[in-house]
Amino acid sequence: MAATTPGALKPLIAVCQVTSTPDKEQNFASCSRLIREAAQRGACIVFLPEAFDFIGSNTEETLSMSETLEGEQIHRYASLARECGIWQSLGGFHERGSNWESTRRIYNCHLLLNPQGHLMGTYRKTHLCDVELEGRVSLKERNFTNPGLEIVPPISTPAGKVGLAICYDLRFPEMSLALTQEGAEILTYPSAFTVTTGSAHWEVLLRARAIETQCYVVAAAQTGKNHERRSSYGHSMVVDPWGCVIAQCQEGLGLCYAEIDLAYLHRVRQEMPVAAHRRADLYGRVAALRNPPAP
Ligand SMILES: O=C(O)CNC(=O)[C@H](CS)NC(=O)CCC(=O)C(=O)O
Repeated sequence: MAATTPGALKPLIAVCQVTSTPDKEQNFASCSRLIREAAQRGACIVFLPEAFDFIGSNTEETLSMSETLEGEQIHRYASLARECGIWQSLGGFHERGSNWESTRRIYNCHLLLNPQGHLMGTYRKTHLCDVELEGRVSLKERNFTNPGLEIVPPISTPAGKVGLAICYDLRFPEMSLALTQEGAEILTYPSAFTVTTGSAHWEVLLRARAIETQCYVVAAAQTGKNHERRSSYGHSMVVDPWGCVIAQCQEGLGLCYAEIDLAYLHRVRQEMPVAAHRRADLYGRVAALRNPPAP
């Protein structure tokens, strides 16, 4: 097993941090520059944040700029994959699904492309972010997004088995446990966290998910001013299965890199086998909790 051979080359991953605006051309220029840089540096997979394609300044603009998976945007990323020979996690594409005509809402879709530009996985965000913190944060994702219907099984990549999630999903440990039970070694949370919630919760949540699941956690993030009324927290990072932050982006646009050491992951799991210690016989009532009635 290559992963356990001492001194074996460990796969390098790259995490992108960008400031998407309503300008799709400019966003593609920024992302493609970072992807090329990651490939040149030898990364086998590059992770882009939620809304890497654009952040609209209002609902109408967001809907009008959305595309299908067969559209121009994804074609360009598929060509880039072939040109650079790199895997891409495109974490949160504004997707017009097959029900666009009837719903006039989109999906927040996380795509995984292989170096041939083939779509190896799609996950549509299941936990939508509808949050109102008076005077500070107002997000109404449900106004323009349909919730995804399922969690998808982790996908094999040269860095390990990748479990797909998006941003606000990070707050639901049930999902990270489900993905881990399905074999995930790397959990991905491409995000566009607000500054208010990010400064309070971001790193704590990412490290908690890594410690609980004993997975690598990869979180590419939006940073800076996306438009007049929206700023993002940044702090893209990689956390190892022991909960240690092993890479983090600086302020502004950029990349950070980490080596994935699956032998280390298996050692952590072997030495502290929390998965085997789980008391599934006790959690039934909690796991089966329904949404409480509205106040
Ligand atoms: O709207 C788009 O174009 C892209 N999507 C987003 O920015 C999403 C939904 S509004 N943002 C979040 O989920 C922030 C979560 C967050 O900040 C938290 O959980 O604290």
